[in-house]
Amino acid sequence: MIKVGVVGGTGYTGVELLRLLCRHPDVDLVAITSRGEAGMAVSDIFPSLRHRVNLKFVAPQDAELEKCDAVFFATPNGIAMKQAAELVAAGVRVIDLAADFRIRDIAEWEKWYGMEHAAPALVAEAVYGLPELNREQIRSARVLANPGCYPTAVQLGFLPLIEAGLIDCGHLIADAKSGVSGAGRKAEIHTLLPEAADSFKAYGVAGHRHLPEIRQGLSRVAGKPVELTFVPHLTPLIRGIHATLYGRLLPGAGELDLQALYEERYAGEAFVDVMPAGSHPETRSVRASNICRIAVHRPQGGDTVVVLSVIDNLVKGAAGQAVQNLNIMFGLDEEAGLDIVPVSP
Ligand SMILES: NC(=O)C1=CN([C@@H]2O[C@H](COP(=O)(O)OP(=O)(O)OC[C@H]3O[C@@H](n4cnc5c(N)ncnc54)[C@H](OP(=O)(O)O)[C@@H]3O)[C@@H](O)[C@H]2O)C=CC1
Ligand SMILES: CC(=O)N[C@@H](CCC(=O)OP(=O)(O)O)C(=O)O
Repeated sequence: MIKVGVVGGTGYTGVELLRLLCRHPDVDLVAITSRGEAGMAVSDIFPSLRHRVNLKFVAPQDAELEKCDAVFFATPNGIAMKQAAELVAAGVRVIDLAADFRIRDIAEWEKWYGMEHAAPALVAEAVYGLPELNREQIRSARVLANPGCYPTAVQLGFLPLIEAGLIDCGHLIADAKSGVSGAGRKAEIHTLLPEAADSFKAYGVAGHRHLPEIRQGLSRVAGKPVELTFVPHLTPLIRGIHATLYGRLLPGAGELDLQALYEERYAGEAFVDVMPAGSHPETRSVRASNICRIAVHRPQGGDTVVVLSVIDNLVKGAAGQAVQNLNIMFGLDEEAGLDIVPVSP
């Protein structure tokens, strides 16, 4: 059994990790941290985990994380980077759900995240954990940068077109909507029910911190800098991301069968479902599951391609993808603990 610790077990992605890991056949949960709830039984705070997780929260400094085989950080940005080096030196493999190890250019990271990076050397060796792109490197990762939620939906949607060199990489557009759980469990005015319900708004149009992450990933695939307009929106959903992606086909590319391109690219991928031609995937169809559902369209047969990509931000956009990465890192069945039928309605 793989001994696993979770730092930040009271947050939305943390409790989602607990939901997935408590029924994982190869995982033994040994430490779950909280600063505020230390000493409390996990199932007293989260009755959904009664008879599944029989641990108490411990304070991060008392968690003996160095005794784990793997530690997930489900913490705000800037926490894992301070503790990862010590854990790695003790032979622990670190999976960070935050953004500390996602951006290779340290100056760029510091600009977007507004703090000094504490572990640049680990950024250089960290592996970006998008399995459908980086599976081989993930296997041996000591530090795993779990992708952001929007970047997962956007990159999976654009990948086949960019890998095949079919679209103009100078003018990509990602129009993405997220449920409110994307903002985390901490108290903030804009996530209060009366503020977020029955309303809909864009934010971060001038620049969102997921922009450099998406640009970095897609540029690597394209082999040249990619220009992207990324506009996130807050929707009155609890879970879910719906990304509508636009690209202009290059001359001659219109002859190709884009549906076949997508189906072939993701054939054999357990967690990417290319829907039948003409589909409109809905966030509900992936709720609580690790699946990304994608549909590719060419409206009126023109040269604009529209890709629809939906995920659950807390699962394929965070905790589920992190468990998928754990499975790959430890040579387990990639689907272990992740065989979940989406909840509907
Ligand atoms: N929500 C989402 O959809 C997604 C989130 N992410 C990323 O995952 C990370 C966690 O997000 P989310 O679960 O939403 O956040 P939450 O705000 O819901 O939870 C944060 C957790 O971190 C703990 N924590 C806060 N500060 C510290 C600290 N200094 N030391 C140790 N633990 C700390 C908190 O617990 P306590 O205060 O009890 O110690 C809490 O359990 C973030 O980096 C986020 O950006 C990534 C993809 C999607
Ligand atoms: C709705 C909402 O607020 N979403 C968050 C993004 C989700 C997130 O937690 O960001 P990471 O994936 O980088 O960790 C935001 O826009 O800041």
